[in-house]
Amino acid sequence: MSVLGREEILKRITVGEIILLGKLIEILNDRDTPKCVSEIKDLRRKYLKFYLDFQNGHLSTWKNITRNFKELYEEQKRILSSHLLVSLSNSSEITAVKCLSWCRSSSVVGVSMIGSEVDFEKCRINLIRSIHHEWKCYFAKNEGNILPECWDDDVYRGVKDLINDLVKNPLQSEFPPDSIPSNIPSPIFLSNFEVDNLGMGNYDLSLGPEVYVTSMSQPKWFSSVSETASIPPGAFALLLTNEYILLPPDVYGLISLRFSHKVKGLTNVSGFHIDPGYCGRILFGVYNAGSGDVYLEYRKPTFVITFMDLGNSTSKLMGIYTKKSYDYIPVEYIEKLRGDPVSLRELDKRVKILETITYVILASFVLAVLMFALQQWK
Ligand SMILES: Nc1ccn([C@H]2C[C@H](O)[C@@H](COP(=O)(O)OP(=O)(O)OP(=O)(O)O)O2)c(=O)n1
Repeated sequence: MSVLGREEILKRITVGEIILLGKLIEILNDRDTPKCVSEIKDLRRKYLKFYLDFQNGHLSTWKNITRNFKELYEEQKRILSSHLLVSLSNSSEITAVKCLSWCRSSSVVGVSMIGSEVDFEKCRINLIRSIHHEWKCYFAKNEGNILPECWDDDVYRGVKDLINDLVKNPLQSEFPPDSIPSNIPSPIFLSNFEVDNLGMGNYDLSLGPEVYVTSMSQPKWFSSVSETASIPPGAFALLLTNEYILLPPDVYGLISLRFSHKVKGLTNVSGFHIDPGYCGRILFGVYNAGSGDVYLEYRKPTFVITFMDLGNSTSKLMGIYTKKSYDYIPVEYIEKLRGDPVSLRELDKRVKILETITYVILASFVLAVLMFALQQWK
């Protein structure tokens, strides 16, 4: 098991983006939408070229790599958003209308963004979910009847097929065979990806659209980027990531809070790992053990994830996680947690008040006894 470095993470994210574009092309082709498809195919070709250059070491510096990736990602945003937005103003543009209605048909909850960004990220989340759905069906179908010697072929076929169909085949049809790497890593899917949030061996995840602090009666939904939520001392809070994540079977995630929040007294009490195959937002339970309010800002890097490459064959026995995942904060968690904060500081204050009351009563009692004794003596 080894930690994925930033280059390896970005390569896997790139493979993920290529797969997402391939899926979109498949869906739009089904719907007979050639104009939209030709632009997206063109973009995919640029992503494939970027992947080859990156993998073959032709992009010399990290700055160069990230600049190239950012340009592609921005272009992707622009192309998809413009197709989606055109449909709003031009109803005769059947391509965009279909594209938009498909993207909007989802039940993605908790996306609190504006205009084109909503459609762009919704579209990506939908695609990520459809891939996850395929994997789940694949693994469910194969569960229980896989021979140990077939792990590699069977358990991984769902992912391998995806890589072969949507990455290797387009690479082979567009680029010289000797430039194509023999081993393409499995993809990491992340919505709202920001290349600047990549660390040397981790990725900073941002605060999502919904926050629940135990002192509140209802969860808070952010509506604009600069909004904050405060967690008072002694309060417990549930926080969601802005990113929607899907991990492949050979990648395991370790999650934590960023040090800049920990140092204020915020502690992560909700568990520390993301299973291969997990698909959703990540839900954090945190406790403010510090002495002051901790402020968290919507869509600002708040958490951190480290990706572990499971790599070897024994780890492949793990399969993928197929149980619950989070789109929003579950109501039952809110009901269980609601209540007043109990902080050490608050308790200290209350003990001090009790001490003062006790001293006053004691002093009054001693004074009364003294006065009584004085009267008797007279
Ligand atoms: N802070 C966390 C910890 C975990 N998870 C997600 C990712 C994990 O892959 C999944 C399951 O984690 P656990 O196995 O620790 O959780 P449970 O044991 O409660 O769930 P299950 O019974 O589904 O395994 O939940 C999350 O969103 N936020």
